[in-house]
Amino acid sequence: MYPAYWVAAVTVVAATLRGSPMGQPAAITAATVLFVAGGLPHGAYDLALFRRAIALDRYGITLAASCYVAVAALMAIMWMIMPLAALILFLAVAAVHFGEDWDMLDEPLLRLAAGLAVIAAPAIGHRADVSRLFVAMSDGRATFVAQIIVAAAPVTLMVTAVSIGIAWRSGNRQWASAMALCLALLLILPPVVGFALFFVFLHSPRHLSQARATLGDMTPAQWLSTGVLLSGAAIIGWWALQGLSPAPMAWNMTAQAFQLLASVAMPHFLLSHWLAKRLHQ
Ligand SMILES: CC1=C(/C=C/C(C)=C/C=C/C(C)=C/C=O)C(C)(C)CCC1
Ligand SMILES: [Fe+2]
Repeated sequence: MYPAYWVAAVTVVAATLRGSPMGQPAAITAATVLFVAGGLPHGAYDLALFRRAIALDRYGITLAASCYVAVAALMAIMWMIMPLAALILFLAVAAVHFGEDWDMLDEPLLRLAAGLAVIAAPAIGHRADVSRLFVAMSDGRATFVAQIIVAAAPVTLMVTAVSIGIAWRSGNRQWASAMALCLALLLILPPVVGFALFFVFLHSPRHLSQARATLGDMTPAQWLSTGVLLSGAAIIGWWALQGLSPAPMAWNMTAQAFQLLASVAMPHFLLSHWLAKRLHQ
């Protein structure tokens, strides 16, 4: 499992040891492009999965797709008119959603801590960078959000160390060791690089392999075009909404990429949460 993750992790560790400037703008831009191109498509199959879960007619699927787009658009508008609330909502949803990767943990609080650890590790390892990104996505009050996460980080990470032990002993050794290394790298590497590694090589592949298994009757061409077209539509939709905004945001590519991700993450979270619950019934 996760062979690409190990290759990617070894590559960034080797690059760091060789003294490659991973915190430079070029590396951050590359990591941003990577997490958008490699991470965004994992939500592209949500509606196809939904259609599979409850047999929908044409009308039903149009309605579901409209709701999906509406929730994402509401979140995008929220970034424009109440960015602090949007940031807090985004981080809370992300912690729950990343916690769902830990399905071997029975205790919801342990899953939540493990999801939060992905945010807490870069926040405590690179306080200034994370704070600056939060402010770029929101406003000056976001430094306070970063401070709260830093304060919660030690407990979050210690609890997650215990969860890694539980995962290991329950036979999920690949996941336990992959996450142990990933959290260490999230602490050490520049935040966007560490996040890209987690998001593209650990979180997304879990969704993608589950989706591929469920949607086995899609041809490779259908599968690829769904991923490319819907991800592209999300990026274009984001740009279009930006253009309509009365007060356009300052241009910070990484901050905008996270805001786009957050916008599509809302319906993605609601749908995948619902699907996972249905599956475990
Ligand atoms: C903004 C930001 C961070 C948080 C990113 C999050 C929370 C992403 C969530 C994505 C989701 C929920 C995708 C769904 O599939 C980090 C990593 C602390 C690094 C600094 C900047
Ligand atoms: Fe996801």
